[in-house]
Amino acid sequence: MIDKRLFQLPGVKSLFKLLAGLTLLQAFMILLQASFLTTALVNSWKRQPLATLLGPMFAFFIALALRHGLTWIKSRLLDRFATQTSENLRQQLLDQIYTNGAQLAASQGTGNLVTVALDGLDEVDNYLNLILSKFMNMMIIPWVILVYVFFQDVTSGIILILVFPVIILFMIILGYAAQAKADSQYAEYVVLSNHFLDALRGLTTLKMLGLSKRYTKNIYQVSEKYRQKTMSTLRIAILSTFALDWFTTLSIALLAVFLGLALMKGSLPLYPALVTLILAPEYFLPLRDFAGDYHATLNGKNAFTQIMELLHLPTITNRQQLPASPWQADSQLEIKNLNFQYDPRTASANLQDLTFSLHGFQHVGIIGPSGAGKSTLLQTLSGFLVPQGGSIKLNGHSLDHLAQEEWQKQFAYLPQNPYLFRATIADNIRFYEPQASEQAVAQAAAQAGLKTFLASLPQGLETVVGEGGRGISGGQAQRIMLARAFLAQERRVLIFDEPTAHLDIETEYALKQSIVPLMEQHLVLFATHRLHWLQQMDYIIVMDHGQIVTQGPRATLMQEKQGPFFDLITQMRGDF
Ligand SMILES: Nc1ncnc2c1ncn2[C@@H]1O[C@H](COP(=O)(O)OP(=O)(O)OP(=O)(O)O)[C@@H](O)[C@H]1O
Repeated sequence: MIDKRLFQLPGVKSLFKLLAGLTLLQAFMILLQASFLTTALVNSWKRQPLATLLGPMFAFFIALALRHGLTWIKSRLLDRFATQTSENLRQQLLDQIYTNGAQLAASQGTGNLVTVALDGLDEVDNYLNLILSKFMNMMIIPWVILVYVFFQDVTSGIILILVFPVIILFMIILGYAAQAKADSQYAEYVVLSNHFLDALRGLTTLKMLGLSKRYTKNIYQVSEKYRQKTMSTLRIAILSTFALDWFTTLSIALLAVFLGLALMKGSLPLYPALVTLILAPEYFLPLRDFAGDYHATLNGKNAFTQIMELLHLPTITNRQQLPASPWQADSQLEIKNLNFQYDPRTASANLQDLTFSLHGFQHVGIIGPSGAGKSTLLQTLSGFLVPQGGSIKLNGHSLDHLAQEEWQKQFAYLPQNPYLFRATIADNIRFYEPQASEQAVAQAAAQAGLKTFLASLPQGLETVVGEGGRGISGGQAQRIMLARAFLAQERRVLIFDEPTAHLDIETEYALKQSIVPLMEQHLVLFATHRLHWLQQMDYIIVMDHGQIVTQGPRATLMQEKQGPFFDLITQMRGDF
Protein backbone atom coordinates (compact mmCIF):
# COMPACT_ATOMS: atom_id res chain seq x y z
CA MET A 1 0.00 0.00 0.00
CA ILE A 2 2.90 2.30 0.77
CA ASP A 3 5.94 2.51 -1.46
CA LYS A 4 8.77 0.90 0.53
CA ARG A 5 11.24 3.39 -0.90
CA LEU A 6 9.49 5.99 1.22
CA PHE A 7 11.30 4.58 4.23
CA GLN A 8 14.67 5.14 2.57
CA LEU A 9 14.23 8.88 2.26
CA PRO A 10 16.69 10.87 4.33
CA GLY A 11 15.28 12.02 7.66
CA VAL A 12 12.24 9.76 7.44
CA LYS A 13 13.38 7.48 10.29
CA SER A 14 13.77 10.23 12.86
CA LEU A 15 10.52 11.80 11.67
CA PHE A 16 8.83 8.44 12.11
CA LYS A 17 10.08 8.15 15.70
CA LEU A 18 8.92 11.67 16.49
CA LEU A 19 5.55 11.07 14.84
CA ALA A 20 5.19 7.77 16.72
CA GLY A 21 5.79 9.56 20.05
CA LEU A 22 3.34 12.34 19.23
CA THR A 23 0.71 9.88 17.95
CA LEU A 24 1.01 7.81 21.12
CA LEU A 25 0.45 10.96 23.15
CA GLN A 26 -2.49 11.78 20.93
CA ALA A 27 -3.96 8.31 21.54
CA PHE A 28 -3.78 8.96 25.28
CA MET A 29 -5.48 12.31 24.77
CA ILE A 30 -8.29 10.50 22.93
CA LEU A 31 -8.62 8.11 25.88
CA LEU A 32 -8.61 10.98 28.39
CA GLN A 33 -11.10 12.91 26.31
CA ALA A 34 -13.46 9.91 26.15
CA SER A 35 -12.95 9.09 29.81
CA PHE A 36 -13.69 12.64 31.08
CA LEU A 37 -16.68 13.02 28.80
CA THR A 38 -18.07 9.68 30.01
CA THR A 39 -17.48 10.63 33.65
CA ALA A 40 -19.39 13.87 33.14
CA LEU A 41 -22.24 12.05 31.37
CA VAL A 42 -22.41 9.31 34.01
CA ASN A 43 -22.45 11.95 36.77
CA SER A 44 -25.26 13.83 35.12
CA TRP A 45 -27.13 10.53 34.54
CA LYS A 46 -26.79 9.82 38.23
CA ARG A 47 -28.05 13.35 38.99
CA GLN A 48 -24.88 14.34 40.81
CA PRO A 49 -24.44 18.03 41.74
CA LEU A 50 -23.45 20.30 38.86
CA ALA A 51 -20.09 20.97 40.47
CA THR A 52 -19.08 17.32 39.91
CA LEU A 53 -19.54 17.83 36.18
CA LEU A 54 -17.35 20.90 35.86
CA GLY A 55 -14.06 19.18 36.66
CA PRO A 56 -14.43 16.38 34.06
CA MET A 57 -15.82 18.78 31.45
CA PHE A 58 -12.89 21.13 31.94
CA ALA A 59 -10.45 18.19 31.72
CA PHE A 60 -12.31 17.00 28.59
CA PHE A 61 -11.76 20.34 26.89
CA ILE A 62 -8.09 20.37 27.89
CA ALA A 63 -7.62 16.85 26.41
CA LEU A 64 -9.49 17.89 23.28
CA ALA A 65 -7.31 20.99 22.86
CA LEU A 66 -4.13 18.99 23.46
CA ARG A 67 -5.22 16.35 20.94
CA HIS A 68 -5.74 18.95 18.24
CA GLY A 69 -2.59 20.76 19.29
CA LEU A 70 -0.69 17.55 18.69
CA THR A 71 -2.36 17.19 15.27
CA TRP A 72 -1.19 20.71 14.44
CA ILE A 73 2.40 19.96 15.55
CA LYS A 74 2.38 16.77 13.48
CA SER A 75 1.09 18.52 10.41
CA ARG A 76 3.75 21.25 10.76
CA LEU A 77 6.48 18.62 11.05
CA LEU A 78 5.15 16.72 8.07
CA ASP A 79 4.70 19.84 6.03
CA ARG A 80 8.33 20.78 6.60
CA PHE A 81 9.50 17.27 5.81
CA ALA A 82 7.36 16.97 2.66
CA THR A 83 8.48 20.37 1.33
CA GLN A 84 12.12 19.62 2.08
CA THR A 85 11.94 16.14 0.56
CA SER A 86 10.17 17.19 -2.60
CA GLU A 87 12.70 20.03 -2.98
CA ASN A 88 15.55 17.51 -2.64
CA LEU A 89 13.88 15.18 -5.10
CA ARG A 90 13.40 18.07 -7.52
CA GLN A 91 17.10 18.89 -7.27
CA GLN A 92 18.13 15.26 -7.79
CA LEU A 93 15.73 14.94 -10.69
CA LEU A 94 17.10 18.08 -12.33
CA ASP A 95 20.66 16.82 -11.81
CA GLN A 96 19.66 13.54 -13.41
CA ILE A 97 18.02 15.34 -16.32
CA TYR A 98 21.08 17.58 -16.78
CA THR A 99 23.45 14.61 -16.69
CA ASN A 100 21.47 12.25 -18.89
CA GLY A 101 19.19 14.81 -20.52
CA ALA A 102 19.30 13.78 -24.16
CA GLN A 103 19.06 10.08 -23.40
CA LEU A 104 16.29 10.59 -20.82
CA ALA A 105 14.28 12.84 -23.11
CA ALA A 106 14.65 10.31 -25.92
CA SER A 107 13.46 7.38 -23.80
CA GLN A 108 10.91 9.05 -21.51
CA GLY A 109 9.57 11.90 -23.61
CA THR A 110 10.12 15.56 -22.79
CA GLY A 111 6.47 16.19 -21.94
CA ASN A 112 6.57 13.39 -19.42
CA LEU A 113 9.78 14.70 -17.82
CA VAL A 114 8.37 18.21 -17.54
CA THR A 115 5.15 16.90 -16.00
CA VAL A 116 7.02 14.79 -13.47
CA ALA A 117 9.36 17.61 -12.50
CA LEU A 118 6.48 20.07 -12.02
CA ASP A 119 3.10 18.48 -11.24
CA GLY A 120 4.57 15.13 -10.19
CA LEU A 121 6.60 16.64 -7.39
CA ASP A 122 3.61 18.58 -6.08
CA GLU A 123 1.69 15.32 -5.98
CA VAL A 124 4.56 13.73 -4.07
CA ASP A 125 4.51 16.59 -1.57
CA ASN A 126 0.81 15.96 -0.99
CA TYR A 127 1.36 12.21 -0.79
CA LEU A 128 4.10 12.49 1.84
CA ASN A 129 2.09 14.96 3.83
CA LEU A 130 -1.00 12.83 4.04
CA ILE A 131 0.10 9.26 3.93
CA LEU A 132 2.78 9.35 6.64
CA SER A 133 0.58 10.78 9.37
CA LYS A 134 -2.42 8.65 8.41
CA PHE A 135 -0.27 5.56 8.35
CA MET A 136 1.14 6.33 11.78
CA ASN A 137 -2.33 7.03 13.20
CA MET A 138 -3.56 3.72 11.85
CA MET A 139 -0.62 1.83 13.32
CA ILE A 140 -0.97 3.26 16.85
CA ILE A 141 -4.31 4.79 17.79
CA PRO A 142 -6.67 1.80 17.26
CA TRP A 143 -4.41 -0.49 19.31
CA VAL A 144 -4.16 1.86 22.29
CA ILE A 145 -7.95 2.23 22.22
CA LEU A 146 -8.39 -1.53 21.90
CA VAL A 147 -6.24 -2.26 24.98
CA TYR A 148 -8.28 0.27 26.99
CA VAL A 149 -11.58 -1.21 25.75
CA PHE A 150 -10.41 -4.71 26.71
CA PHE A 151 -9.89 -3.44 30.25
CA GLN A 152 -13.42 -2.00 30.25
CA ASP A 153 -15.32 -4.81 28.57
CA VAL A 154 -13.80 -7.94 27.05
CA THR A 155 -16.80 -8.70 24.76
CA SER A 156 -16.60 -5.23 23.17
CA GLY A 157 -12.84 -5.68 22.75
CA ILE A 158 -13.43 -8.98 20.96
CA ILE A 159 -16.06 -7.44 18.64
CA LEU A 160 -13.71 -4.60 17.75
CA ILE A 161 -10.76 -6.90 17.15
CA LEU A 162 -12.86 -9.24 14.98
CA VAL A 163 -14.13 -6.57 12.60
CA PHE A 164 -10.71 -5.01 12.13
CA PRO A 165 -9.21 -7.69 9.83
CA VAL A 166 -12.43 -7.78 7.81
CA ILE A 167 -12.14 -4.07 7.16
CA ILE A 168 -8.44 -4.40 6.33
CA LEU A 169 -9.21 -7.19 3.86
CA PHE A 170 -11.89 -5.05 2.37
CA MET A 171 -9.47 -2.15 2.07
CA ILE A 172 -6.85 -4.33 0.40
CA ILE A 173 -9.27 -5.67 -2.21
CA LEU A 174 -10.59 -2.23 -3.08
CA GLY A 175 -7.09 -0.77 -2.81
CA TYR A 176 -5.79 -3.17 -5.45
CA ALA A 177 -8.66 -2.36 -7.76
CA ALA A 178 -8.09 1.37 -7.27
CA GLN A 179 -4.34 0.98 -7.72
CA ALA A 180 -4.80 -0.80 -11.06
CA LYS A 181 -7.14 1.94 -12.21
CA ALA A 182 -4.84 4.70 -10.96
CA ASP A 183 -1.86 3.08 -12.72
CA SER A 184 -3.61 3.11 -16.04
CA GLN A 185 -4.87 6.63 -15.34
CA TYR A 186 -1.31 7.77 -14.67
CA ALA A 187 -0.03 6.03 -17.82
CA GLU A 188 -2.67 7.89 -19.79
CA TYR A 189 -1.57 11.14 -18.12
CA VAL A 190 1.99 10.52 -19.31
CA VAL A 191 0.71 9.92 -22.86
CA LEU A 192 -1.36 13.08 -22.64
CA SER A 193 1.63 15.18 -21.48
CA ASN A 194 3.88 13.93 -24.27
CA HIS A 195 1.11 14.31 -26.80
CA PHE A 196 0.31 17.84 -25.74
CA LEU A 197 3.94 18.99 -25.84
CA ASP A 198 4.48 17.34 -29.23
CA ALA A 199 1.39 19.04 -30.57
CA LEU A 200 2.53 22.43 -29.22
CA ARG A 201 5.95 22.03 -30.75
CA GLY A 202 4.57 20.91 -34.08
CA LEU A 203 1.77 23.46 -34.23
CA THR A 204 3.43 25.54 -36.95
CA THR A 205 4.06 22.49 -39.11
CA LEU A 206 0.54 21.20 -38.51
CA LYS A 207 -0.92 24.56 -39.51
CA MET A 208 1.31 24.70 -42.56
CA LEU A 209 0.08 21.30 -43.66
CA GLY A 210 -3.52 22.20 -42.87
CA LEU A 211 -3.70 19.41 -40.29
CA SER A 212 -4.23 21.46 -37.14
CA LYS A 213 -7.99 20.81 -37.08
CA ARG A 214 -7.55 17.08 -37.46
CA TYR A 215 -5.00 17.15 -34.68
CA THR A 216 -7.40 19.03 -32.41
CA LYS A 217 -9.63 16.00 -32.65
CA ASN A 218 -6.70 13.78 -31.81
CA ILE A 219 -5.87 15.80 -28.67
CA TYR A 220 -9.55 15.75 -27.75
CA GLN A 221 -9.57 11.95 -28.02
CA VAL A 222 -6.49 11.56 -25.82
CA SER A 223 -7.87 13.92 -23.16
CA GLU A 224 -11.24 12.21 -23.34
CA LYS A 225 -9.54 8.87 -22.69
CA TYR A 226 -7.76 10.42 -19.73
CA ARG A 227 -11.06 11.80 -18.41
CA GLN A 228 -12.66 8.37 -18.64
CA LYS A 229 -9.77 6.75 -16.79
CA THR A 230 -9.96 9.44 -14.10
CA MET A 231 -13.68 8.93 -13.69
CA SER A 232 -13.31 5.19 -13.40
CA THR A 233 -10.59 5.64 -10.71
CA LEU A 234 -12.83 8.07 -8.87
CA ARG A 235 -15.72 5.63 -9.10
CA ILE A 236 -13.69 2.99 -7.28
CA ALA A 237 -12.40 5.54 -4.75
CA ILE A 238 -15.91 6.79 -3.96
CA LEU A 239 -17.29 3.27 -3.82
CA SER A 240 -14.60 2.13 -1.42
CA THR A 241 -15.03 5.18 0.84
CA PHE A 242 -18.76 4.59 0.89
CA ALA A 243 -18.35 0.86 1.58
CA LEU A 244 -15.86 1.49 4.36
CA ASP A 245 -18.06 4.11 6.02
CA TRP A 246 -21.04 1.82 5.78
CA PHE A 247 -19.14 -1.11 7.23
CA THR A 248 -17.65 0.81 10.16
CA THR A 249 -21.02 2.41 10.96
CA LEU A 250 -22.57 -1.06 10.94
CA SER A 251 -19.85 -2.33 13.27
CA ILE A 252 -20.44 0.54 15.69
CA ALA A 253 -24.19 -0.14 15.57
CA LEU A 254 -23.56 -3.81 16.28
CA LEU A 255 -21.38 -2.88 19.23
CA ALA A 256 -24.07 -0.51 20.48
CA VAL A 257 -26.64 -3.34 20.39
CA PHE A 258 -24.38 -5.61 22.43
CA LEU A 259 -23.65 -2.83 24.92
CA GLY A 260 -27.37 -1.96 25.18
CA LEU A 261 -28.28 -5.58 25.86
CA ALA A 262 -25.55 -5.85 28.52
CA LEU A 263 -26.79 -2.62 30.14
CA MET A 264 -30.38 -3.87 30.18
CA LYS A 265 -29.29 -7.15 31.65
CA GLY A 266 -27.27 -5.20 34.21
CA SER A 267 -24.14 -7.18 33.45
CA LEU A 268 -22.22 -4.01 32.55
CA PRO A 269 -22.11 -0.69 34.44
CA LEU A 270 -22.83 2.55 32.58
CA TYR A 271 -19.24 3.93 32.53
CA PRO A 272 -17.53 1.11 30.60
CA ALA A 273 -20.46 0.79 28.20
CA LEU A 274 -20.54 4.50 27.45
CA VAL A 275 -16.78 4.96 27.18
CA THR A 276 -16.58 1.99 24.78
CA LEU A 277 -19.33 3.45 22.64
CA ILE A 278 -17.66 6.85 22.57
CA LEU A 279 -14.33 5.27 21.67
CA ALA A 280 -15.66 2.96 18.94
CA PRO A 281 -15.79 5.66 16.18
CA GLU A 282 -12.30 6.83 17.28
CA TYR A 283 -11.12 3.24 16.85
CA PHE A 284 -12.25 3.17 13.20
CA LEU A 285 -11.42 6.78 12.37
CA PRO A 286 -7.68 6.30 11.53
CA LEU A 287 -8.59 3.43 9.21
CA ARG A 288 -11.21 5.47 7.41
CA ASP A 289 -8.85 8.42 7.18
CA PHE A 290 -6.08 6.28 5.79
CA ALA A 291 -8.34 4.64 3.23
CA GLY A 292 -9.89 7.95 2.16
CA ASP A 293 -6.56 9.68 1.72
CA TYR A 294 -4.97 6.60 0.25
CA HIS A 295 -7.24 6.93 -2.75
CA ALA A 296 -6.71 10.65 -2.89
CA THR A 297 -2.94 10.18 -2.97
CA LEU A 298 -2.65 7.34 -5.46
CA ASN A 299 -1.43 9.77 -8.11
CA GLY A 300 1.18 11.03 -5.67
CA LYS A 301 2.30 7.47 -5.09
CA ASN A 302 2.58 6.86 -8.83
CA ALA A 303 4.52 10.07 -9.32
CA PHE A 304 6.80 9.10 -6.41
CA THR A 305 7.41 5.66 -7.96
CA GLN A 306 8.20 7.22 -11.32
CA ILE A 307 10.58 9.77 -9.80
CA MET A 308 12.39 7.03 -7.87
CA GLU A 309 12.68 4.98 -11.07
CA LEU A 310 14.04 7.96 -12.95
CA LEU A 311 16.55 8.65 -10.19
CA HIS A 312 17.69 5.04 -10.20
CA LEU A 313 18.21 4.86 -13.96
CA PRO A 314 21.86 4.29 -14.76
CA THR A 315 23.59 7.64 -14.98
CA ILE A 316 26.38 8.49 -17.33
CA THR A 317 29.57 8.03 -15.36
CA ASN A 318 33.25 8.22 -16.29
CA ARG A 319 32.89 11.58 -17.93
CA GLN A 320 36.49 12.46 -17.20
CA GLN A 321 38.23 9.55 -18.88
CA LEU A 322 39.78 11.81 -21.45
CA PRO A 323 42.68 14.18 -20.69
CA ALA A 324 42.55 17.66 -22.15
CA SER A 325 43.92 17.41 -25.67
CA PRO A 326 42.41 19.59 -28.38
CA TRP A 327 41.62 17.98 -31.70
CA GLN A 328 44.54 18.51 -34.08
CA ALA A 329 45.69 17.55 -37.55
CA ASP A 330 47.07 14.24 -36.25
CA SER A 331 44.17 13.36 -33.93
CA GLN A 332 42.29 10.13 -34.45
CA LEU A 333 38.94 8.69 -33.42
CA GLU A 334 38.48 4.97 -33.94
CA ILE A 335 35.09 3.35 -33.60
CA LYS A 336 34.61 -0.41 -33.72
CA ASN A 337 31.35 -2.36 -33.67
CA LEU A 338 29.39 0.50 -32.17
CA ASN A 339 25.84 -0.46 -31.15
CA PHE A 340 23.05 1.69 -29.87
CA GLN A 341 19.38 1.06 -29.19
CA TYR A 342 16.87 3.62 -27.92
CA ASP A 343 14.58 1.01 -26.49
CA PRO A 344 16.25 -2.30 -25.57
CA ARG A 345 12.85 -4.02 -25.75
CA THR A 346 12.65 -3.50 -29.52
CA ALA A 347 14.00 -6.18 -31.84
CA SER A 348 16.61 -4.29 -33.85
CA ALA A 349 19.37 -1.88 -32.87
CA ASN A 350 19.23 1.71 -34.10
CA LEU A 351 22.98 1.64 -34.72
CA GLN A 352 24.39 -1.74 -35.55
CA ASP A 353 28.06 -2.72 -35.55
CA LEU A 354 29.38 0.56 -36.94
CA THR A 355 33.10 0.56 -37.60
CA PHE A 356 35.00 3.56 -38.99
CA SER A 357 37.79 5.91 -38.11
CA LEU A 358 38.10 9.67 -38.35
CA HIS A 359 41.29 11.66 -38.36
CA GLY A 360 42.66 15.16 -38.61
CA PHE A 361 40.66 17.77 -40.39
CA GLN A 362 38.69 15.34 -42.53
CA HIS A 363 35.32 16.37 -43.92
CA VAL A 364 33.00 13.43 -43.50
CA GLY A 365 29.60 13.37 -45.16
CA ILE A 366 27.01 11.07 -43.62
CA ILE A 367 24.20 10.24 -45.97
CA GLY A 368 21.37 7.77 -46.12
CA PRO A 369 17.60 7.61 -46.40
CA SER A 370 15.36 9.07 -43.72
CA GLY A 371 15.49 6.99 -40.54
CA ALA A 372 18.83 5.42 -41.50
CA GLY A 373 20.40 6.51 -38.20
CA LYS A 374 22.41 9.60 -39.20
CA SER A 375 21.17 11.78 -36.33
CA THR A 376 21.50 8.89 -33.89
CA LEU A 377 25.11 8.41 -34.97
CA LEU A 378 25.90 12.12 -34.60
CA GLN A 379 24.28 12.20 -31.16
CA THR A 380 26.30 9.18 -30.10
CA LEU A 381 29.48 10.79 -31.40
CA SER A 382 28.59 13.93 -29.46
CA GLY A 383 28.13 11.92 -26.30
CA PHE A 384 24.42 12.77 -25.93
CA LEU A 385 23.58 9.09 -26.32
CA VAL A 386 25.61 6.35 -24.68
CA PRO A 387 26.23 3.25 -26.80
CA GLN A 388 25.41 -0.18 -25.42
CA GLY A 389 28.38 -1.83 -27.10
CA GLY A 390 31.52 -1.32 -29.14
CA SER A 391 34.94 0.14 -28.63
CA ILE A 392 35.84 3.80 -28.83
CA LYS A 393 39.41 5.05 -28.99
CA LEU A 394 40.13 8.76 -29.05
CA ASN A 395 43.78 9.68 -29.58
CA GLY A 396 44.72 6.28 -28.19
CA HIS A 397 42.50 6.55 -25.10
CA SER A 398 39.94 3.79 -24.76
CA LEU A 399 36.61 5.26 -23.71
CA ASP A 400 33.26 3.81 -22.61
CA HIS A 401 31.40 6.59 -24.39
CA LEU A 402 31.93 10.03 -25.83
CA ALA A 403 30.09 11.92 -23.08
CA GLN A 404 33.55 13.15 -22.12
CA GLU A 405 33.84 16.65 -20.74
CA GLU A 406 37.06 17.29 -22.66
CA TRP A 407 35.64 15.97 -25.94
CA GLN A 408 32.44 17.98 -25.58
CA LYS A 409 34.50 21.15 -25.18
CA GLN A 410 35.97 20.54 -28.59
CA PHE A 411 32.97 20.51 -30.87
CA ALA A 412 30.20 22.78 -32.01
CA TYR A 413 26.99 20.84 -32.58
CA LEU A 414 24.21 21.97 -34.85
CA PRO A 415 21.12 19.88 -34.23
CA GLN A 416 18.50 19.15 -36.83
CA ASN A 417 15.85 20.95 -34.78
CA PRO A 418 17.47 24.07 -33.35
CA TYR A 419 16.44 25.08 -29.86
CA LEU A 420 16.75 28.68 -28.81
CA PHE A 421 16.88 29.62 -25.15
CA ARG A 422 14.78 32.46 -23.87
CA ALA A 423 17.50 35.08 -24.10
CA THR A 424 18.74 37.75 -26.49
CA ILE A 425 19.96 36.69 -29.91
CA ALA A 426 23.46 37.76 -28.82
CA ASP A 427 23.36 35.48 -25.77
CA ASN A 428 22.06 32.61 -27.87
CA ILE A 429 25.03 33.09 -30.18
CA ARG A 430 27.38 33.20 -27.16
CA PHE A 431 26.32 29.63 -26.24
CA TYR A 432 29.85 28.20 -26.53
CA GLU A 433 31.66 31.47 -25.79
CA PRO A 434 29.82 33.26 -22.97
CA GLN A 435 32.58 35.89 -22.70
CA ALA A 436 32.64 36.84 -26.38
CA SER A 437 32.65 40.58 -27.09
CA GLU A 438 29.74 42.34 -28.77
CA GLN A 439 31.86 42.95 -31.80
CA ALA A 440 32.78 39.25 -32.16
CA VAL A 441 29.12 38.27 -31.80
CA ALA A 442 28.08 40.80 -34.46
CA GLN A 443 30.75 39.47 -36.80
CA ALA A 444 29.67 35.84 -36.26
CA ALA A 445 26.05 36.86 -36.87
CA ALA A 446 27.03 38.57 -40.11
CA GLN A 447 28.98 35.50 -41.24
CA ALA A 448 25.92 33.37 -40.58
CA GLY A 449 23.88 35.65 -42.85
CA LEU A 450 21.86 37.30 -40.10
CA LYS A 451 22.74 40.91 -41.01
CA THR A 452 19.56 41.81 -42.93
CA PHE A 453 17.34 40.07 -40.40
CA LEU A 454 19.02 41.84 -37.47
CA ALA A 455 18.77 45.20 -39.23
CA SER A 456 15.00 44.71 -39.44
CA LEU A 457 14.73 44.33 -35.66
CA PRO A 458 14.56 47.53 -33.59
CA GLN A 459 16.69 45.95 -30.87
CA GLY A 460 18.95 44.00 -33.23
CA LEU A 461 21.14 41.50 -31.43
CA GLU A 462 19.50 42.42 -28.12
CA THR A 463 16.09 41.13 -29.24
CA VAL A 464 14.80 38.46 -26.90
CA VAL A 465 13.90 35.22 -28.65
CA GLY A 466 12.92 31.76 -27.46
CA GLU A 467 9.91 30.89 -25.36
CA GLY A 468 7.66 33.92 -25.04
CA GLY A 469 10.14 36.06 -26.99
CA ARG A 470 9.98 37.25 -30.54
CA GLY A 471 8.90 34.60 -32.99
CA ILE A 472 11.59 33.35 -35.30
CA SER A 473 11.61 31.16 -38.40
CA GLY A 474 13.29 27.75 -38.58
CA GLY A 475 15.85 29.15 -41.04
CA GLN A 476 16.68 32.11 -38.79
CA ALA A 477 17.09 29.78 -35.82
CA GLN A 478 19.44 27.63 -37.86
CA ARG A 479 21.53 30.68 -38.74
CA ILE A 480 21.79 31.58 -35.06
CA MET A 481 23.11 28.04 -34.50
CA LEU A 482 25.59 28.59 -37.31
CA ALA A 483 26.68 31.88 -35.77
CA ARG A 484 27.55 29.90 -32.62
CA ALA A 485 29.94 27.80 -34.66
CA PHE A 486 31.45 30.90 -36.30
CA LEU A 487 32.03 32.40 -32.88
CA ALA A 488 33.65 29.27 -31.44
CA GLN A 489 36.20 28.69 -34.16
CA GLU A 490 38.82 27.24 -31.87
CA ARG A 491 36.47 24.28 -31.39
CA ARG A 492 38.08 22.15 -34.02
CA VAL A 493 35.24 19.70 -34.55
CA LEU A 494 31.99 20.64 -36.28
CA ILE A 495 29.05 18.27 -35.97
CA PHE A 496 26.35 19.36 -38.36
CA ASP A 497 23.02 17.54 -38.53
CA GLU A 498 21.43 18.92 -41.68
CA PRO A 499 22.26 22.51 -40.74
CA THR A 500 20.50 23.95 -43.76
CA ALA A 501 17.40 21.76 -43.73
CA HIS A 502 15.12 24.72 -42.97
CA LEU A 503 16.60 27.03 -45.59
CA ASP A 504 15.47 27.50 -49.17
CA ILE A 505 17.98 26.56 -51.85
CA GLU A 506 18.97 30.16 -52.71
CA THR A 507 19.60 31.07 -49.10
CA GLU A 508 21.48 27.84 -48.58
CA TYR A 509 23.80 28.58 -51.50
CA ALA A 510 24.41 32.10 -50.21
CA LEU A 511 25.22 30.79 -46.75
CA LYS A 512 27.38 28.03 -48.12
CA GLN A 513 29.91 30.66 -49.17
CA SER A 514 30.57 31.39 -45.46
CA ILE A 515 30.22 27.82 -44.20
CA VAL A 516 32.83 26.41 -46.57
CA PRO A 517 35.71 28.56 -45.22
CA LEU A 518 34.51 27.80 -41.67
CA MET A 519 35.04 24.10 -42.33
CA GLU A 520 38.74 24.58 -43.09
CA GLN A 521 41.05 23.27 -40.38
CA HIS A 522 38.14 21.46 -38.75
CA LEU A 523 37.06 17.88 -38.49
CA VAL A 524 33.58 18.06 -40.00
CA LEU A 525 30.83 15.48 -39.57
CA PHE A 526 28.03 16.52 -41.84
CA ALA A 527 24.73 14.63 -42.15
CA THR A 528 22.77 15.83 -45.14
CA HIS A 529 20.14 15.02 -47.71
CA ARG A 530 21.45 17.70 -50.06
CA LEU A 531 23.74 16.37 -52.67
CA HIS A 532 25.77 19.50 -53.41
CA TRP A 533 27.41 19.35 -49.97
CA LEU A 534 29.18 16.16 -50.99
CA GLN A 535 31.58 18.26 -53.08
CA GLN A 536 32.97 19.67 -49.84
CA MET A 537 33.42 16.20 -48.29
CA ASP A 538 36.47 14.04 -48.67
CA TYR A 539 35.08 10.93 -46.98
CA ILE A 540 31.55 9.54 -47.15
CA ILE A 541 29.68 7.18 -44.85
CA VAL A 542 26.48 5.74 -46.31
CA MET A 543 23.96 4.46 -43.80
CA ASP A 544 20.80 2.41 -44.06
CA HIS A 545 18.70 0.74 -41.36
CA GLY A 546 21.22 1.61 -38.65
CA GLN A 547 24.15 0.10 -40.51
CA ILE A 548 27.01 1.46 -42.58
CA VAL A 549 26.32 0.01 -45.99
CA THR A 550 29.42 1.49 -47.57
CA GLN A 551 32.11 4.07 -46.83
CA GLY A 552 35.21 5.46 -48.43
CA PRO A 553 36.90 8.53 -49.91
CA ARG A 554 34.47 10.55 -51.99
CA ALA A 555 36.63 10.33 -55.08
CA THR A 556 36.60 6.52 -54.94
CA LEU A 557 32.87 6.23 -54.27
CA MET A 558 32.07 8.69 -57.04
CA GLN A 559 33.60 6.36 -59.58
CA GLU A 560 31.33 3.46 -58.64
CA LYS A 561 28.68 2.64 -61.20
CA GLN A 562 26.68 0.43 -58.85
CA GLY A 563 26.30 -0.31 -55.16
CA PRO A 564 24.64 1.51 -52.23
CA PHE A 565 26.38 4.88 -52.80
CA PHE A 566 25.53 4.90 -56.52
CA ASP A 567 21.90 3.92 -55.81
CA LEU A 568 21.47 6.54 -53.14
CA ILE A 569 23.03 9.29 -55.21
CA THR A 570 20.79 8.41 -58.13
CA GLN A 571 17.78 8.56 -55.86
CA MET A 572 18.91 11.83 -54.20
CA ARG A 573 19.42 13.40 -57.64
CA GLY A 574 15.83 12.54 -58.33
CA ASP A 575 14.74 14.09 -55.02
CA PHE A 576 16.86 17.17 -55.44
N1 LIG B 1 13.96 9.06 -29.36
C1 LIG B 1 13.83 7.95 -30.10
N2 LIG B 1 13.28 6.84 -29.56
C2 LIG B 1 13.14 5.72 -30.28
N3 LIG B 1 13.53 5.59 -31.57
C3 LIG B 1 14.08 6.66 -32.16
C4 LIG B 1 14.26 7.89 -31.46
N4 LIG B 1 14.84 8.78 -32.31
C5 LIG B 1 15.01 8.13 -33.50
N5 LIG B 1 14.55 6.87 -33.40
C6 LIG B 1 14.59 5.83 -34.44
O1 LIG B 1 15.94 5.57 -34.77
C7 LIG B 1 16.08 5.38 -36.17
C8 LIG B 1 17.13 6.34 -36.72
O2 LIG B 1 16.63 7.65 -36.60
P1 LIG B 1 17.51 8.92 -36.97
O3 LIG B 1 16.76 10.15 -36.57
O4 LIG B 1 18.87 8.73 -36.43
O5 LIG B 1 17.55 8.80 -38.57
P2 LIG B 1 18.11 9.85 -39.61
O6 LIG B 1 18.90 9.06 -40.59
O7 LIG B 1 18.78 10.98 -38.95
O8 LIG B 1 16.76 10.33 -40.29
P3 LIG B 1 16.44 11.76 -40.95
O9 LIG B 1 17.26 11.85 -42.20
O10 LIG B 1 14.97 11.67 -41.25
O11 LIG B 1 16.77 12.79 -39.94
C9 LIG B 1 14.70 5.57 -36.78
O12 LIG B 1 14.14 4.30 -36.98
C10 LIG B 1 13.95 6.33 -35.74
O13 LIG B 1 12.60 5.98 -35.77
